[in-house]
Amino acid sequence: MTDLHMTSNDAPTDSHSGFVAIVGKPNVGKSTLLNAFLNTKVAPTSPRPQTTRRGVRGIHTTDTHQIVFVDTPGVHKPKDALGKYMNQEVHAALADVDAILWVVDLRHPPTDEDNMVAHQVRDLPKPLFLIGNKRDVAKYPEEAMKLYRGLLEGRSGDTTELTLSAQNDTAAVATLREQVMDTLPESPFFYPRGGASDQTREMWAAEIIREEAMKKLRDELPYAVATRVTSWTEREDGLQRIEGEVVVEKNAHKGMVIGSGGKQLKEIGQAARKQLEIFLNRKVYLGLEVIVIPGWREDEEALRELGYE
Ligand SMILES: Nc1nc2c(ncn2[C@@H]2O[C@H](COP(=O)(O)OP(=O)(O)OP(=O)(O)O)[C@@H](O)[C@H]2O)c(=O)[nH]1
Repeated sequence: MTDLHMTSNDAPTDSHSGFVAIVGKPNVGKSTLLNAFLNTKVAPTSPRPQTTRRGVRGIHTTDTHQIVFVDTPGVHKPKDALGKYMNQEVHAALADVDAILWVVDLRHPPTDEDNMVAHQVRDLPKPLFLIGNKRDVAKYPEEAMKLYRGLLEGRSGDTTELTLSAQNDTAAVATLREQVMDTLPESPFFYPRGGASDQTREMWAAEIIREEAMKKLRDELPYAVATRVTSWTEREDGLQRIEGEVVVEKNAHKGMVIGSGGKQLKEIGQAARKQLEIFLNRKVYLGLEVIVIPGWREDEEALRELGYE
């Protein structure tokens, strides 16, 4: 089933492609840097199945390279067992990317939170970029950088250092992006380039909703969920209104998808909406309903209706 919504891979044979995380404590300029990296609007085409591992925040594609910027949970000081668990999650997420960009604020010396991030990234054997941001307003950028560098002492992997202003320094951001691309492994693109796709936008959106549903329901209902988009309207104020259905096989499954008080369906909807907004580059309203089509997986007509031809 996962293959049904795959689009052809249109990357050149010698392409390089990979996942990159931007980490750092709050307010250092991670989002500003990400926005500065992304000069391309991503057309609504379907991701390849591998990309379900986590939220994609944006993609930069050239003729030969593709950087997929991904979300990682925030790093913070563990106050309790939950905090500790969250930091383990960060560690697992970072272990799964191809390169890490650690952003620090050059206006200030490192804090405990920076130390936490350093601790998370120091021993990972993958390309690391230490990015001193807000150089335009830093009084002692070199001194600050020295202190941040010190937090990585003893690291054995590749570290690239640079200082810049994510907000104003277009040339430095472009150079950094080139450097990041140079570290990516040889691999086909994870997302098709541009708009080349044989999918309709409804099929594409349905697949994103299905991926988010599968992530949330992984342990409960593997493979018994299909999705379809029933309405797609662009409002005059720019809002994209999408209505969709999550299809299950049995009445008993309906409640499992909806969750207590509708919580689970709401979470699926929110996660899918975020992805849709990134790709469509506009605000999205997503309405989801759960419906039952008994035994849809065995029913050819139902399969056709759900787009599995
Ligand atoms: N002067 C200056 N300000 C910057 C620069 N980069 C980011 N900022 C500002 O720093 C503030 C925080 O930037 P964000 O990009 O939201 O930081 P963030 O790390 O994504 O923050 P969280 O989402 O809280 O983790 C914003 O007010 C930005 O405008 C820079 O290069 N120079």
